[in-house]
Amino acid sequence: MSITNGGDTLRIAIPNKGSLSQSASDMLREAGYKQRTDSKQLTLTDTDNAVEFFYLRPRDIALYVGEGTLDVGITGRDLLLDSGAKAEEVLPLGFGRSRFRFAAPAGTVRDLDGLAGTRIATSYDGVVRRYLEERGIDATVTRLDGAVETSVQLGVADVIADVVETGSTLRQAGLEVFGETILESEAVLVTRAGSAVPTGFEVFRRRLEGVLVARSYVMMDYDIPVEHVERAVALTPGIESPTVSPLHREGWVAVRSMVRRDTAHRVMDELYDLGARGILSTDIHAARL
Ligand SMILES: Nc1ncnc2c1ncn2[C@@H]1O[C@H](COP(=O)(O)OP(=O)(O)OP(=O)(O)O)[C@@H](O)[C@H]1O
Ligand SMILES: O=P(O)(O)OC[C@H]1O[C@H](OP(=O)(O)OP(=O)(O)O)[C@H](O)[C@@H]1O
Ligand SMILES: [Mg+2]
Repeated sequence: MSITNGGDTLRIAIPNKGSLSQSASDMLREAGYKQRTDSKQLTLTDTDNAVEFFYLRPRDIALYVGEGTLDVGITGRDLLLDSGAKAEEVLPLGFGRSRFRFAAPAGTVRDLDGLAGTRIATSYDGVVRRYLEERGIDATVTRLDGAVETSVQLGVADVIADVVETGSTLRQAGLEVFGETILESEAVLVTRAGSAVPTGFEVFRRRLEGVLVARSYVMMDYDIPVEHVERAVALTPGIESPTVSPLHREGWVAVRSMVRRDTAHRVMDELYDLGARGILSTDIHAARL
């Protein structure tokens, strides 16, 4: 890939509004980057970190990155796939999770076989057309910008294909999902497909990975009689290997290890049962693995 910005500044596209915008900014702030304070601001240069942020519609982000105009972007996996842009997912970011599903009024269309000949409304026509094509289903796809659920009630479509998070919008519209989940989406980091790594990208990626680790792990410390240490470290193997340090108290050691946050309380209970004491779990603020 040619360096399009002619310098060493990494040019990053991030959502300016919508479901992903706030979480993307929060994550970048946690990774040590400057973020805008005014939601109308279009760009922001963080000179200390040699990056420049462009606040764009999430739907357009894969296109800018695919064209090489911008080096890297944060968008939804569903939007990336829908765009058909030459951009590729390099890191899932763990927020903005949703499922993309077909739905219809209760008791009308119940499965994929029932889709043939229907009118399907969606904002993701690229994803839907490909899905139908791969399965040889012949249906009419209409692209709408939003509020897709209402199109059925208004007689514009028989079926919708849309983002489902809690399912409350579907319920309100009297629609029920059917068929398998078309795709599972979340916010993802994208770069231009098949291109050389842009200057500064590895640092940027490592910082975001650091945030993911800090969010999903805690640091656990405990003291344990030396005869139980093998069983204890089997419970807390950490990412590399736990640190085991001598204690002044004869026959005891101190152990420090990273533990997945969602298992931390269960692990603490099990460590206690093994004879560990002084078991502490603390948040990790930043990490580079
Ligand atoms: N509840 C949700 N509604 C819509 N999109 C969601 C939701 N949860 C996660 N997402 C993800 O957000 C992205 C959609 O971005 P978009 O900017 O269209 O959000 P939006 O909330 O629909 O905003 P807007 O409707 O104002 O354009 C997709 O990747 C989608 O999977
Ligand atoms: O399952 P739920 O939690 O109800 O969320 C899903 C709904 O949220 C989004 O709509 P949005 O508010 O973005 O409006 P839009 O359709 O105009 O984009 C999406 O398009 C669904 O309609
Ligand atoms: Mg929307």
